[in-house]
Amino acid sequence: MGFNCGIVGLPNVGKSTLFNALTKAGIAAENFPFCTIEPNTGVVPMPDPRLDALAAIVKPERVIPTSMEFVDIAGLVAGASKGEGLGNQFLANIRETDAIAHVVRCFEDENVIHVAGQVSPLDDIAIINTELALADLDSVEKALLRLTRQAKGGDKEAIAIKAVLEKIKPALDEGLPARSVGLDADERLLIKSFGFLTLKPTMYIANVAEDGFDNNPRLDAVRELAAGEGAVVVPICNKLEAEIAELDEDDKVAFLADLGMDEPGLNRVIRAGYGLLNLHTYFTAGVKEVRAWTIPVNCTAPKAAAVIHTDFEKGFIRAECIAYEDFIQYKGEAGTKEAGKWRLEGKDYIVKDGDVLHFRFNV
Ligand SMILES: Nc1ncnc2c1ncn2[C@@H]1O[C@H](COP(=O)(O)OP(=O)(O)OP(=O)(O)O)[C@@H](O)[C@H]1O
Ligand SMILES: [Mg+2]
Repeated sequence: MGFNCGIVGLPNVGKSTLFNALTKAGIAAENFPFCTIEPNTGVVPMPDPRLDALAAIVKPERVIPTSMEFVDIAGLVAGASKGEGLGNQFLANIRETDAIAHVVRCFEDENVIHVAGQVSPLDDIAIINTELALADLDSVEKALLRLTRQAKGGDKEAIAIKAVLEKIKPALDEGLPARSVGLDADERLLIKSFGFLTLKPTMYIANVAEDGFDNNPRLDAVRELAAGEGAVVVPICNKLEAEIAELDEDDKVAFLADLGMDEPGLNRVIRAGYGLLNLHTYFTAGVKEVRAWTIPVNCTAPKAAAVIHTDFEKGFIRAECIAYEDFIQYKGEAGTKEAGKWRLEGKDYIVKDGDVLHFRFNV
């Protein structure tokens, strides 16, 4: 299903360190601005303890998690929208992502160069948001020239699109994201093909020092700004996460326990990315495999089936459905049936997070 989340931010704030930890890909993360040139894409498994609980009951041959893609993008500098730094290339890379994880440096370390010479999260965020807004403004202005002509000729669609662009333009003019305008679903659909950067769902990753989770005014500042935008903040120490990711499983458990953590902080990043995209999970649980599948929230059973195979959607008859909690409580399908918790659902059924499904279909 390829949903992806682009990792964006100023140079040298810890984007590749986060990406490496996420993918353990071991690509270059050095104390050197512009270390990343080509975007790197990594498929990251979704941590979901429910899979293990299902597997403990079903005892399948294999267990397959669902995944999300993260893209490590080169650092952005002021002026990128005018071609500074790796400007245009960088912006094109972001345009291709579904959501943005904006990494903000909230750690002090004189050995790590900051492009502006000092660590100031709000200034950093403003630089990035301004560049993204300017890039969108550029697209809006170009499109408006064309649409104005077409609108004069009475083209209904052009008139409708033009109206939406004119609605977001004043915000962009002020360096504010288009998502601050509050477009409705129809308006968003009309301008979807532009791939506006500042319409993408965005979260802030506050990259803190190991001891920077509490009493950190920089983190507080990011939280306050994000609250105003209705955006999620994930505080994390990317450097520590990269170290944790290098450990083998046994050492990892011990090391996390030492730190008083029950899972890597990365899991919060992955889950937040998933949430940002409005995705959730259903399961299939057979003796061959127990598997998690990603679907958009509010997805019907046939659409959910299509994620496995388009034939499942085309030939959809019914979905056999067990809620996750019931599956666990009654220890599998047989127990659930006895308890009267096993259901048959039709084509209008909206699949819920955690549903254990088996599709009946014919082709
Ligand atoms: N939480 C942290 N505390 C201390 N140092 C960190 C932290 N996170 C990252 N670093 C260090 O910051 C430096 C830059 O990290 P990284 O290469 O990940 O940045 P980047 O954002 O990918 O830069 P570029 O835009 O140049 O690709 C590295 O030396 C890394 O170890
Ligand atoms: Mg990098």
